[in-house]
Amino acid sequence: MASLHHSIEPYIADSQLNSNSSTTHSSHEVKINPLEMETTPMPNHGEADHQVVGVGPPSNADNGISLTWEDLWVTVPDAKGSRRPIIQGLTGYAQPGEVLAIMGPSGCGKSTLLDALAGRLGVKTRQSGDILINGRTQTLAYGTSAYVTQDETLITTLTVKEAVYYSAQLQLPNSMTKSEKKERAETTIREMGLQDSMNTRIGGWGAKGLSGGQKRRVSICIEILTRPKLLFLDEPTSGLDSAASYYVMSRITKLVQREGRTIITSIHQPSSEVFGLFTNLCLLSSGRVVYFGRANSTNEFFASNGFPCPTLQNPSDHFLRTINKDFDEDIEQGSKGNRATEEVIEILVTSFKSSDGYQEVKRQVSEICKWGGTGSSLEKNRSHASFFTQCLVLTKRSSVNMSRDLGYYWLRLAIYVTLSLGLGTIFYDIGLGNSSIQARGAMLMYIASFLTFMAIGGFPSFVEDMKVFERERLNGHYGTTAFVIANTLSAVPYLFLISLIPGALAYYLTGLRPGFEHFVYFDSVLFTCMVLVESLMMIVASIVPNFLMGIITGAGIQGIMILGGGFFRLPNDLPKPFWKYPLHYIAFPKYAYQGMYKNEFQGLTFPSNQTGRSSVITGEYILKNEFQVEMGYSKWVDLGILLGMVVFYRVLFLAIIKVVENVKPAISKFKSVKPKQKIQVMETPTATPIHTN
Ligand SMILES: Nc1ncnc2c1ncn2[C@@H]1O[C@H](COP(=O)(O)OP(=O)(O)OP(=O)(O)O)[C@@H](O)[C@H]1O
Repeated sequence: MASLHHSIEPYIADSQLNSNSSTTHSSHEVKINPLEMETTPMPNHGEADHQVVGVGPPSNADNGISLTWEDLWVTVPDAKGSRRPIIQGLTGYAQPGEVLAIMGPSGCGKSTLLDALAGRLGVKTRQSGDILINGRTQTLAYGTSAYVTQDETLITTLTVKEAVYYSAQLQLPNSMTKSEKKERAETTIREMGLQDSMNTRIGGWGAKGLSGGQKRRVSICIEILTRPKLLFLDEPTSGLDSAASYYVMSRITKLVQREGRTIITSIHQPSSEVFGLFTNLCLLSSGRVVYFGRANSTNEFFASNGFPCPTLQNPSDHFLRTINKDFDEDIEQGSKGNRATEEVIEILVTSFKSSDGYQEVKRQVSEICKWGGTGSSLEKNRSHASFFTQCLVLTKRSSVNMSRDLGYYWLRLAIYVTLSLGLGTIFYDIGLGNSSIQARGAMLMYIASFLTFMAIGGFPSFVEDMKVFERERLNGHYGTTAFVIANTLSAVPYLFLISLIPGALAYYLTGLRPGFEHFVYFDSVLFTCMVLVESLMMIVASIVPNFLMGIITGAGIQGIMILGGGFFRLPNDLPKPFWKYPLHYIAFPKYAYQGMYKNEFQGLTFPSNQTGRSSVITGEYILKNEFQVEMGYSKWVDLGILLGMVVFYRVLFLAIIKVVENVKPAISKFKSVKPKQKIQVMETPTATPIHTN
C-alpha cells in the first residue's frame, strides 16, 4: 500500500484536525448553478470548539474560490434503461493559487467531471454528492467562473482583435475606459501568442482562417479577459504543438501565481514541462480515481505500487499508458509485466483508496469547508458593462457579422432579386384587364409568403448565433435582454434592404397599383413579414439548435400557416376546426394577404367578363366576394396586427431563452440524488449501474 502522506502539504497539521470534520458538510445537496447567485445560510459545522492553532487558509483564500467535491457520482441512461456511472464517488478539491489537472485516457470522464464541477451537466445526466464553493452550498453567479469548452464557438467572420476587443467591451466594467479595455484585449492576445494573427479572421465553414490551435487560444483569451477567480479549461492544449502548449499553460498558470486564481483543467498528454506546471493531479480511469494529490508525487505513487516510470520517458505518458485499457490486446509486455491493464488499474485504485494520501485529501476537503465557510464569501455579481453598452456593442458586433456572412442576408438578397425579376417578367405590365384580378391576387400571395419563407435560408447563421450566445451567456458576458434587443436592431437595416430592392423590382415591373403611398404600404407589409418570419426562425433556433431539424421544423410551421392564410382555400371554405379556428386568425399570412389585397384593389375597377354587356366590377366587390376579405376594418389594422405579432414573437423569443435558462438547472437539481440515496452507493463502490428513482 502506498503512503501518500508526504505528498500533500496540508495547511493544517494532522494533530490539529478534528476527526469529525469530514462529515460536517455532507448534508448539503449539490447546488452549483452558474445561472444565478444564491447564497444559502452558512452550514453549521457544529464545531464552535474546533480551534486550529497557528494554521489556516492560504493568504489569498479571502478573495479566491475554493471548490470541494465529495463522493461525487454522475450517471447517464444506458440502452437497457438503467443508469451507467461515468463518475464514481470522486472526492477532491481545488483552491486559490493552484492548478488542478484532470488526466486520464480518452472517455474516462474528464469533461464530465469538469461539467459537474461547473454545474453544466446535460439534462439526461444525474448527479449525486456534495460540491461546495468555499465550503458552502451556493450557486456561482454568471461570470464568477469561466469555462473554456472543447468546441470552439466563435464568430467566424471577426478577426482575432475584433473578437477579443468586442468581448472586452462587453465584459469589462464601465469604470474602465475604452483605451484600457483595448489595452487589456491586446495584452491578452499577446499573452496567448496571437500577436501575428491579430488581423486574421477566425474563419470557419467554407472560409479558412485560424488553425484549430489558434482558435483554442482565442477562446482562452476571451475567457481570461476578466481574470475570473475560477477557470475551467477543457483540454486547452488540444491542437497545439508542444512549445505552444507550454507557453499557453505557463501564461495561464502565471495568472494563478500572480492573482491567486483557481484553475481546473483537463488535459490529454502534457509534455513533462507542462506537467511540471500543475500543482495537483486528478488521474482518472473509467470514472474512478487512480490518484489525487501533488502532481510531482505521482511518480512516487506509481513506483511504490510496482509501476515505476522508465528512465527518459515522459511521466505523464507513462501514467496514461499504464492505465489505458482500450488497446489491451495490442500492448506488448512492458512496465506492467504480465498483468492485464484492468488488474493494474484495480491495484492502483485500491492502493490509493487505502493510502494516507486519500485520507489527506479528505482532511483537506473538510478543512477547506471549515475555513471557507467561516471566512471568505463569494463575490456578488461581477461588475459588467452597462446594459446600454451591452446593447450597443452587441448590435455593432452582430451587424459586422451579418455584413460579412454571405449566407446571412446577401445570398438571400441575390435570390430575392432573381425571384422578383422572375415575377416581373411573368406578370409584366399586368394592366387592368379582367384576367389581372386573379394574377394580382396570386402575385401578392407569392410575395407575402414565398419571399418571406426563404428566411429559413439564414437558419444556419441563426444557429451559430445561438451557440455563441449560449457560451457567452453561461460565462456571464452579458444579459439575455441585451442579446435579443441587439439581435433585432442589427437585423432591421438588412431586412429593410432585402424587402425594398426586390419589392420595388416586383412592384414596378408588374405595374401594381400606381401611387407612392401604395408602394410604401406594400413594402411595409413585406418588411414586417420578413421581420416576423425571422423572429419565428430565431424562436425555432432557440428550441431546436440543429440545422436540419430546425430548417424542417421552421419550414413545416410556415407551410401550415400559409395553408391556413386563406388563399389556397378561401376563408369561408376552410374546415372550421383547427384551420379556421384558430389557425386562420393566428397565422400571419391572413393579415399580409388581406392588407395587400385591400391596398391593391380598394378604389380600382375592372371590366366585367360577362358577355354582351359592358359593365365594371369594383375592387371592393372583388375583395368581398372573390377573396372573402374582411372589410370591416382598414388595411392599416392588418399592418398593425402584423407589427403586434412581431413584438409578440420577439418577446416570446426572449421568454423562451429565459425559461430554458431557468428550467435546465431546475431539472438537473430535481434529478440530483439526495444524500440519503447516495449513501447506498457509497457502500457498494463496485456496484455499477445506479438506479435512482
Ligand atoms: N450525456 C451522456 N450520455 C451518455 N454517455 C455520456 C454522456 N456524457 C458522457 N458520456 C460518456 O461518458 C464517458 C466519459 O465522457 P467524457 O466526455 O467525460 O470523457 P473524456 O475523458 O473527457 O474524453 P475525451 O478525452 O475523449 O474528451 C464517455 O464514454 C461518454 O461516451
